[in-house]
Amino acid sequence: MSIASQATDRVIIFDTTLRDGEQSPGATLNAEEKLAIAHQLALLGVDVIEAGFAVSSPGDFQAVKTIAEQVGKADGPIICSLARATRKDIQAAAEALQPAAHPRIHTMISTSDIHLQYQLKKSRSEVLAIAQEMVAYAKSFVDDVEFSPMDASRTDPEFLYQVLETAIASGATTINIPDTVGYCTPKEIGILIQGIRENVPHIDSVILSIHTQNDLGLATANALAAIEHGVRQVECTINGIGERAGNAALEEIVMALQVRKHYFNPYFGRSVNSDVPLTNIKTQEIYKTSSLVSQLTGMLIQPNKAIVGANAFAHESGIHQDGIIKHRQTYEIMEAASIGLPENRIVLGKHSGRNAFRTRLKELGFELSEADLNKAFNRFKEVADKKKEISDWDIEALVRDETQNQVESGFQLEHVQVICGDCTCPTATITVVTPDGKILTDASVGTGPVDAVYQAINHLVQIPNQLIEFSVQSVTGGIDALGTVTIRLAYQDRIFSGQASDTDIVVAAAYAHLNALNRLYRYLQTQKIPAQVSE
Ligand SMILES: CC(=O)SCCNC(=O)CCNC(=O)[C@H](O)C(C)(C)COP(=O)(O)OP(=O)(O)OC[C@H]1O[C@@H](n2cnc3c(N)ncnc32)[C@H](O)[C@@H]1OP(=O)(O)O
Ligand SMILES: CC(C)C(=O)C(=O)O
Ligand SMILES: [Mg+2]
Repeated sequence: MSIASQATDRVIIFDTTLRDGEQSPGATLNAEEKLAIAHQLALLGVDVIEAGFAVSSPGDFQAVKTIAEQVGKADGPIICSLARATRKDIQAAAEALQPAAHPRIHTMISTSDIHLQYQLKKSRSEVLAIAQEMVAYAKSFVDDVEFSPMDASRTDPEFLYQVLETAIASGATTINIPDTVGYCTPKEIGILIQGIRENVPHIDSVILSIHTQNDLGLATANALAAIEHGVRQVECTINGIGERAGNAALEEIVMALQVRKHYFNPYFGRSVNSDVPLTNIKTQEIYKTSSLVSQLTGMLIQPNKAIVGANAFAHESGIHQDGIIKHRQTYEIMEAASIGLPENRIVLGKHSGRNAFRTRLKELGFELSEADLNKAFNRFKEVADKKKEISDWDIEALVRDETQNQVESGFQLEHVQVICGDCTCPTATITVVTPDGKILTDASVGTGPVDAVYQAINHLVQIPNQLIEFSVQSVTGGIDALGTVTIRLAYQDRIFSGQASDTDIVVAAAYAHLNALNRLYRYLQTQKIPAQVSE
């Protein structure tokens, strides 16, 4: 059964974290990281995973193929690849998607005059012919074909209707309307969708989809407005990452549909009070997915980010706290538990044992192997010696450090020591173990302690790189808080990120730098470029 005939009584969640999300400057993911995110997206319950743009690089082709093989099972989500409206792109998408039980080719071509004139240098009639031919070509490989008229919101409506009619006649099963440059307001999106529904023959035989960008901060509002006007698929990303200012955030769309279901129900022909969810998303997996994506892309989440920001469920002011204590709903429209953040029932500290630690991890959604659990527990005890109370945020940072942040092969940090002060030249002494087991030590001076650490590690590891971003985020409040350091390094035209947490931010910086360098080291290995190690 095609998806068009399945699901118009709910919203199909099309996740494009691994395609548009990965277009966020600096958020490049390798195939292994993409696979880890795809597995988590499947657990989250997304209907479609846009796994990449197969033709764009051999690495992305492989990532789409591996996700198709390992996540695109019969009972799993649809796996999709983007393709320009060219034979080469469509062939690459079809080949990479071959192992998927439910493959989808998403082909697109610009339709606005500004894109036609300056980018494609083609006439309207040429674009119309290309759309017709390429949708039919995609259809020769798979049943499920999505078509996007790029820059739809700035396209002459009459021409847009014509292109969409042609795409449907050629076999498209989903028609996606992109507000490519994030230009529309919610009211305009409503008018655009209504116009399409009223003027495109057979539009009701396909799934109508919306793709919003966040240039004016309106991506979520625009997507919700489109839903009110009959759209039944939303394209979105975890944490709203994506090209420029990003895309509509999955967690915002899903929680808006969940928390305000009584408002949205009538748009789905349901009775106002129906409690049947409007998406298939397991909302309790949202927080974990958000953390994983932030971790692997190196894109930090702003504390006041809706749904998943550190402050989203925090109450600071007395009047609010008083209200919450008396009756939670005075200042909360949803519970932290609904996105997978449990209430803090057991206080963990230096006297806690493995059982309490394991139980808390389970509640936070982490299932660790015995070996990973032991590593994380040892780190927990070290931190508990320095910090009075360990919060869920601390535990999560530690576990991510011990499991997701560690790049298996590469250099290991053995020792870091820093001397600094107002009358001293900041000096770092670093010891690392090389991939082939040599123990190397070096000392360097820098403009500050972090710079000294950076110089000393670079001197030992000898991999050319440029530090383009260094940021520190406090995991919780207080003087004894864990700090998470994010580092981004550039090597030629590629960017590699690393993250680490510690109560000492200089130590966290050393680990984060080495984690980023290890990603770069592995990349050099795949390119067969030798890394020189100082003797
Ligand atoms: C709105 C969006 O998010 S669209 C998706 C954007 N994502 C990306 O671009 C990421 C991946 N992209 C890439 O890796 C590369 O751009 C590639 C592999 C796709 C193409 O690389 P190149 O062949 O070197 O082309 P380049 O990127 O310089 O220019 C794009 C070309 O595609 C053409 N093009 C753009 N969109 C389309 C389309 N939908 N259908 C057909 N051709 C298109 C452009 O006109 C240009 O052609 P030209 O070189 O004849 O002028
Ligand atoms: C490829 C399309 C859907 C896109 O990302 C956009 O137009 O923003
Ligand atoms: Mg986009």
